[in-house]
Amino acid sequence: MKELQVGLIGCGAIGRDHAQRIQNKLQRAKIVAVTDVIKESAQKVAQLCGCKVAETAEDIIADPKIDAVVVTAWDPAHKELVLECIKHKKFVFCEKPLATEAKGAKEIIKAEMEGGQRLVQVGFMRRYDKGYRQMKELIDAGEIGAPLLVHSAHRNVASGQGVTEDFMITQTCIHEIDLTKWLIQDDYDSVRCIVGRTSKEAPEGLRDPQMVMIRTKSGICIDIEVFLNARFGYDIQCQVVGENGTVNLPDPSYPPIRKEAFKGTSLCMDWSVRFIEAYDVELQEWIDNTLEGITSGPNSWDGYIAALTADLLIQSRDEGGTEIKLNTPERPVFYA
Ligand SMILES: NC(=O)C1=CN([C@@H]2O[C@H](COP(=O)(O)OP(=O)(O)OC[C@H]3O[C@@H](n4cnc5c(N)ncnc54)[C@H](O)[C@@H]3O)[C@@H](O)[C@H]2O)C=CC1
Ligand SMILES: O=C1[C@H](O)[C@H](O)[C@@H](O)[C@H](O)[C@H]1O
Repeated sequence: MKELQVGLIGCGAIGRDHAQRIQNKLQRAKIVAVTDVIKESAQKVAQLCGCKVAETAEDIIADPKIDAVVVTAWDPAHKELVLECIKHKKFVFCEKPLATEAKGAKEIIKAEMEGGQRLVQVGFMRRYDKGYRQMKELIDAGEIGAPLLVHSAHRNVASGQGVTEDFMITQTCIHEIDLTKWLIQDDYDSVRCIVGRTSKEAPEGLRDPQMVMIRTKSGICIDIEVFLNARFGYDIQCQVVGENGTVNLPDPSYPPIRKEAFKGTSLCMDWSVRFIEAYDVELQEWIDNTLEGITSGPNSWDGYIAALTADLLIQSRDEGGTEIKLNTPERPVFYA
């Protein structure tokens, strides 16, 4: 059975996780080379995976012995790396976001369509999460009637230094921007982003939380709380309100404990734990499809629409929270 020879670019937090996941857990693929602009990071992951360190990303992408590429570099590097993969006709799994702005994603779409073959999968892994899939099944089956409202919260424990207000939308909220469209199967019509009182836990100069509101073409109203310094846990919430009822994203389950007059459960504190199965499912599907020479799952068009939505949310926030129409272009047949 052929084994997919994978090169990985970006050996930070998720690059290390994905490299080990592919090497030690998933089937029919192996990591043969890794690289990072910080050589020590690449060396650490190469040691963990028993593979070589490539000098540059180009060395990985141009290597004829490498079938496919995983991009886990930081957001601003995604566009150029994906374009290079398309130039070399290499299948590529690019962690979200596809690009930090819509114009970058459009360049990718242009290159992919000119090349005549879909090569890109975007790492919107919430679509592979069991809880979200259970929600979608119930909604699609009409269990709660027509969706009317969606309430979401994306809460991190701490943002760390260097995170910007734009990153809160393009890197963090981008999950809900992609996921919600997929969950309720409706396109976006207009967007708003407002900021109110900032938590004292936020770093100086970062207005946190931010509040996103999106109205869909059929009038469904979506609100998304993006709160990077929630402190109490890594807390992802989603509730869809329909005409006949509601459905919630199940919380991860931990055993309830009772001690010293206390009863309760612990909370998840980290994204890598909260969605560990979803990462496995999305990457195994990517491996299987790539071995067949096909792509499925979130593609460059999904990455573009998410980036376009994020651009307009940032514009709305910077204009004081105005409602901005999102004239979503028709999805090309190439990306059907
Ligand atoms: N799907 C998900 O739930 C998650 C996705 N991510 C995404 O994964 C990417 C990486 O995130 P983290 O691992 O948290 O960041 P990180 O900062 O820990 O790692 C990024 C690594 O990429 C390297 N790098 C940056 N530019 C590069 C280039 N041009 N060539 C080679 N290496 C380069 C950096 O030196 C760093 O080691 C981001 O795009 C982020 O949005 C991150 C966490 C979770
Ligand atoms: O993709 C991710 C993670 O899934 C976290 O939820 C976010 O908070 C983080 O910013 C982002 O990189």
